[in-house]
Amino acid sequence: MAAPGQKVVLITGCSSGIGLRIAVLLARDDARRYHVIATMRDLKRKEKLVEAAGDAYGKTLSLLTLDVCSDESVKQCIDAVKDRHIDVLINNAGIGLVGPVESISMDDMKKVFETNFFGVIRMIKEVMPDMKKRRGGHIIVVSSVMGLQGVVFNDVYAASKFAMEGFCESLAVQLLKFNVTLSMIEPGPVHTEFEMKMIADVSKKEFPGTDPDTVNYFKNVYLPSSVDIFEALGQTPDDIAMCTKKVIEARSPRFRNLTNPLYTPIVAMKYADETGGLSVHAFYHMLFNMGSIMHLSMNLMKCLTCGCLRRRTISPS
Ligand SMILES: NC(=O)C1=CN([C@@H]2O[C@H](COP(=O)(O)OP(=O)(O)OC[C@H]3O[C@@H](n4cnc5c(N)ncnc54)[C@H](OP(=O)(O)O)[C@@H]3O)[C@@H](O)[C@H]2O)C=CC1
Ligand SMILES: CC1=C(/C=C/C(C)=C/C=C/C(C)=C/C=O)C(C)(C)CCC1
Repeated sequence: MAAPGQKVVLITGCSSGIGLRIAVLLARDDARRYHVIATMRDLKRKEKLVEAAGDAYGKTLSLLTLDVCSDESVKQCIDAVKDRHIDVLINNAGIGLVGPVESISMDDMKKVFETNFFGVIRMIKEVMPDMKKRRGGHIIVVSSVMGLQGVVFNDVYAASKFAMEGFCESLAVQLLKFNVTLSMIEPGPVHTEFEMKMIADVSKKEFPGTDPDTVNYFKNVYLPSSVDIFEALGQTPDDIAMCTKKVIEARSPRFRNLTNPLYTPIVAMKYADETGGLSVHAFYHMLFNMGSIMHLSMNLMKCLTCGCLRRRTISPS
């Protein structure tokens, strides 16, 4: 149970990745300012979190079951919180989906929206009325840079995050009247199970109903570039947890929070040209004309930072 003066923070999707690291960072706060309720849909997956939380587990960290896709599970979970009092709700649970649209079943697409979009709305509907009544609270949504800028072959995932951005942009205005804050966290690529799940999922697929050219662009052009982008721009889940903690602790939290400054120019391009042509053509060029150059230059950058090239070119043989 939360001690007097502690903020109650409820987080979804804490079995791995970003949710797990946010839960641990807040529960291990030196000043013990938070009581974290870390939730996951299957408590059998709690071990990694419990181990990382160390002695905070059972003190500033407690666990509850929660599946964001189930009305019943969401209600049961929030009812189990003392007085249903949540100061900070962190909507983190989410799933990815990549591949040619033709090859993806409607059911798989709906699952992405059910989790990433309706899952967040289900949580907000359950928690927001109490926050409005209390005239206080902070709702955080882990969105994505793909909520602001689409990425080729991520059509449905990007759409689910765009939908969330539109929903939250609209809701934030009303909530301000009730002293409830809404903030978006917008990471670029982050090294978590998300990336592994995507690679594992793609390697099993046959791409039914997709023409050979598209399969070739996806497998041999997009996927290698995507791996490069993860390697070059990828952040750790701890980076995102620290950014989220700063947003919670800010006196006047920002609505949008891009976590990766390397991604800022990509998003800025969209606002620089209202016709949208600049982004579409720049992405086309980056992917189809510069893919191999990007691959080479990223490897060159890696070699320069690891020092092997410098040693080979500078040291006398
Ligand atoms: N990794 C990345 O590159 C980026 C990720 N994001 C976003 O960050 C968030 C966290 O992802 P990340 O940590 O990377 O990925 P992970 O796959 O490591 O974590 C996702 C978490 O969501 C949980 N989850 C999935 N479905 C449900 C559900 N129905 N109910 C409750 N929990 C569920 C998973 O639980 P389970 O173990 O049960 O599957 C898991 O704990 C997502 O919203 C994602 O879209 C944003 C930008 C980049
Ligand atoms: C391939 C490719 C790109 C890939 C970007 C990727 C792969 C971003 C991944 C973001 C993630 C995983 C967000 C999660 O929410 C760019 C940079 C658009 C430039 C054009 C070529």
